[in-house]
Amino acid sequence: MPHVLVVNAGSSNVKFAVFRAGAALQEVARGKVEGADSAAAVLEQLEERGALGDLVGVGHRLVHGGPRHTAPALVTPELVRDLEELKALDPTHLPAELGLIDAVAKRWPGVPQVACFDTAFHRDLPAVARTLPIPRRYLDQGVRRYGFHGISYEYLLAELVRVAGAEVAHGRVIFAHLGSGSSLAAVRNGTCVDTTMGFTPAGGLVMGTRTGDLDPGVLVHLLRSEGLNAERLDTLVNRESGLRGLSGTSSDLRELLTNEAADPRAAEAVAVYCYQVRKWIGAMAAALGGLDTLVFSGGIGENSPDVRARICAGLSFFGVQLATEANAAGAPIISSDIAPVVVRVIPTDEEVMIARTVQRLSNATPPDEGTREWPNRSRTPC
Ligand SMILES: Nc1ncnc2c1ncn2[C@@H]1O[C@H](COP(=O)(O)OP(=O)(O)O)[C@@H](O)[C@H]1O
Ligand SMILES: CC(=O)OP(=O)(O)O
Ligand SMILES: [Mg+2]
Repeated sequence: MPHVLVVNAGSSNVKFAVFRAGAALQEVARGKVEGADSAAAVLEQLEERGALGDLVGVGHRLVHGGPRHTAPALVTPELVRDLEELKALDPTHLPAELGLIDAVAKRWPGVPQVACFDTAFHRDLPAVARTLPIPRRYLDQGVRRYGFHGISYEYLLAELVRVAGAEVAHGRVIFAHLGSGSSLAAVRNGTCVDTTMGFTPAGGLVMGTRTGDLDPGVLVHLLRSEGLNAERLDTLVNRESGLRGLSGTSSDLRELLTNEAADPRAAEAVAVYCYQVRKWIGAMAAALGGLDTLVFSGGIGENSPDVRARICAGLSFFGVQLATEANAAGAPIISSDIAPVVVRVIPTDEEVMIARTVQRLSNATPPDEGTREWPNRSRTPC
């Protein structure tokens, strides 16, 4: 049976999933491991157990596509070379993701791999949202807002169409992907008009270990006062800050919620997180000229009624009013019946979105049952 494997290397773990290819993708296996090396080992185990069936395609999440890669693409040696050059833009994700592409190419040579870019969803950001106010020569070099979590947003938009209809999905929508990395996307007529992350996934909201937006003067101050080099600064803003830096104990929001009664620093970290999400929802609503639908997703957005309530608490002035019981139950709609803004919880699924893309790009449903050959094999797979 033809199967598609999906590998999603995030900042805090690697998720993988196996689907039986076909008109309706059927999930066969799914899991999560810490680190890219463990992921390679798990994939081998899956094959040994026969769980990969006849592997006809592998899809990868690539967080950054840079200025040139604005649509999913078959992985070729040229693409890999290009992405190698982008590594410095996202040291938190890209090196591990490219390592996994290489591991798959070595383990299953000839099986096509597809790269799906988080940045692609944001490719049509208006110039005012995309442009960073630095000298023009840097804009020409591709220094701009890219935006991330796009695979998740694409899935959520498709889900919103499915559960609420195209009219709702094409209204003024804010998607809140709140996980280890957190961001918001402001979407109107199915197109992203602004998003909180910027040139790299370190921007925007405060996150598990990342600062989010920070006065650039802070970085200048640290460079001067502590003589930090680029490597050290990168570790500081990407791995030691955010909830971890504020609490001094953990980047895991659930753990901080458990500890907040006893630990004022944990309480402050949670308060800063909720405040920032609320503040940025206001900014995204302004970018949209109002708000019809707010969608919570990601590990935090899907699972924490408490955090959703704290975020929404200050937003009644523009029509966000939660229904306490529906929110506590994590119902699909958690807003009150009379509130102008409909607030929803939609579980995201980056893996299924990637598998769909693999099928679409490669017609992974083989024309003849039993053949591994795909129709569009003219380009050399990696
Ligand atoms: N029940 C919960 N309550 C609060 N936070 C939760 C809950 N479940 C998961 N989380 C938080 O979700 C975050 C991880 O989100 P997730 O989307 O799985 O991350 P990743 O970006 O690694 O995919 C962690 O901060 C975790 O504590
Ligand atoms: C883009 C990003 O931050 O991804 P993750 O949340 O998986 O770390
Ligand atoms: Mg994630």
